[in-house]
Amino acid sequence: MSTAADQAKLVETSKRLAAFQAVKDYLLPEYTRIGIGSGSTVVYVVEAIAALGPAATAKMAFYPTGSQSEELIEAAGLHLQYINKLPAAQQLDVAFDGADEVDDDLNLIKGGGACLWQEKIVATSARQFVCVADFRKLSARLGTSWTKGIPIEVLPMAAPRVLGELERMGSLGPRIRPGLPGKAGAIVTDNGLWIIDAPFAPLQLSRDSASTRSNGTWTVDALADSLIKIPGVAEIGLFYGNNGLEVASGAQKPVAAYFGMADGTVQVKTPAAV
Ligand SMILES: O=C(CO)[C@H](O)[C@H](O)COP(=O)(O)O
Repeated sequence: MSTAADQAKLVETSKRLAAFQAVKDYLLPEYTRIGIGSGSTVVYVVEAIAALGPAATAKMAFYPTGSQSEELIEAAGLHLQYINKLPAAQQLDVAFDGADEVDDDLNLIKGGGACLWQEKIVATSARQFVCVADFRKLSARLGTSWTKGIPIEVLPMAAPRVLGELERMGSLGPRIRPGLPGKAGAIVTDNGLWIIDAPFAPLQLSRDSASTRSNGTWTVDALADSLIKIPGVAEIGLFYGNNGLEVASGAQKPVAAYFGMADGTVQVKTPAAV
């Protein structure tokens, strides 16, 4: 009989498998600039990189997406650098990050850890953005298994008006994310902003429908394009692509998504294969 502890162990093993495989496939020895995302799966990405040893990583600089990954990089003895020091003409060679849900077209929900704005900047600063996750994150359509809502980073003074607009758009009970247990008030991001979690009915892929919204159901692209235009919204936790950059450098969508599976294998999804 499988206990909750067994399940938790399986999830951790799956995350680790995905992370080690992604690093093996995408961290080439000649790379010098690497983005490191946030969350519990990325911990294993850093473990895999550190396991390569100082000789392999000596010339590499690591760019975090927030305070958590900054600490991870430093604790692993890797060279920390900041994205605001990256000249506009340069790109990261690769960036690794987790996701809360991944759909059939490699659109992502991110921001479960409240780092989505910096995560999007780092991912789109990379020639190759690689997603690492466990089997629970694999979904045909966003909003199927991750039902807490799409994380949206907002200016605190605009939060009530953003909530109203989200309801008008059909969000089912959007709410301001509370702080950690024992802490009163809203969670505050690394940018001093708040997060609203906005649940929507599972989102269609653009190829599902000619219409951007039918029967109250949005396509990922149409919803994302509308959310980002709400005054007071700083950034949204949909990583998507409708701009022709889906598989190119600077895209929000990953070039590959690695999933550690419950059977001990790693499933790799790439744009060509979806
Ligand atoms: O977007 C994120 C943080 O803002 C994380 O990448 C996402 O929440 C996945 O986290 P985990 O690897 O812990 O499941």
